[in-house]
Amino acid sequence: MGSEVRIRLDGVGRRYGLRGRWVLRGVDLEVAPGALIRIEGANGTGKSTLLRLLAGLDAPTEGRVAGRPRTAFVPERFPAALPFTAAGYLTHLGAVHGLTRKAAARAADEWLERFGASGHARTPMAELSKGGSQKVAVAQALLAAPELLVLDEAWTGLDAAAREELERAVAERTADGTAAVFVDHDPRRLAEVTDTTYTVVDGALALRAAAEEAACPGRPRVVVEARGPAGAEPPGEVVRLAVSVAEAEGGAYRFGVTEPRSDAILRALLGARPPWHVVSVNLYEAGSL
Ligand SMILES: Nc1ncnc2c1ncn2[C@@H]1O[C@H](COP(=O)(O)OP(=O)(O)OP(=O)(O)O)[C@@H](O)[C@H]1O
Repeated sequence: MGSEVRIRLDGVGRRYGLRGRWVLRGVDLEVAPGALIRIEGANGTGKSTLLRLLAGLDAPTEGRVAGRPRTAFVPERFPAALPFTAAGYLTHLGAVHGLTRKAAARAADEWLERFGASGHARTPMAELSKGGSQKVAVAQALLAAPELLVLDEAWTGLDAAAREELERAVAERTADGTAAVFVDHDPRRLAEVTDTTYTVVDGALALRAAAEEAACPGRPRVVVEARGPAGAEPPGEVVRLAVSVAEAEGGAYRFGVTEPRSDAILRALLGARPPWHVVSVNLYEAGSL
């Protein structure tokens, strides 16, 4: 099922408007067949921008995108106001992807059933709930049997069963050679099967090594909650040391870090200019995060 077509970003930069700030700059990234890549970063750092470039829905301002595997994309917000029923839309797309109408209709039913949405098959897209239309968004991407799957917060709005099903489907596909790149606010999402995590920081991608990632679930984790000056993004050094970065209430951030690095992350927070205020430091046992 997998292909050898791999996508590569070479020195990619993107800014919006002639004098806009660079959202991304000098990004190099290669996505191999079967790779499962997580992209994380604080709000507004450019995660969706990067995913749209990977999906081919946007073009870089500078640099280039080489290779174009057959790509499917689940956007953060799916345009639900389409003149189709859920099953009609999926059947139509299946046909666009080269299936016969009969095979497309069968695939549409199968995916709707897998996501617990059979009851919505005849519902016009415009009348679907947020969760219902998200299920169709996910089904349309999987039905396309893509070589590259790009998922931007695809789990948001799905019920627990559908969230699990989507994790299963992505893990199955990547085991089968499909590459997948995803953004999700839940640090546990696909944590056990993710090959590489990149954090978008200052417009660039900071790599978190797979070995370190794999070593983390079995180890105690220190979670540092800290607050910076209003609107400030976490210092780059802190993001590089952290295993997970999540926004907390009131503009604070929660940084997960392996125990041996906890002193270094505190030093980086307190030594930032201007310094960050450390709200709390807690030790969690493996699996409790
Ligand atoms: N079409 C656009 N026109 C102008 N500015 C844009 C556009 N799309 C994104 N931006 C800006 O680019 C920056 C990065 O946005 P992007 O949506 O890629 O970030 P993100 O990391 O996905 O954010 P979030 O976590 O909030 O979804 C933001 O400052 C945003 O305002």
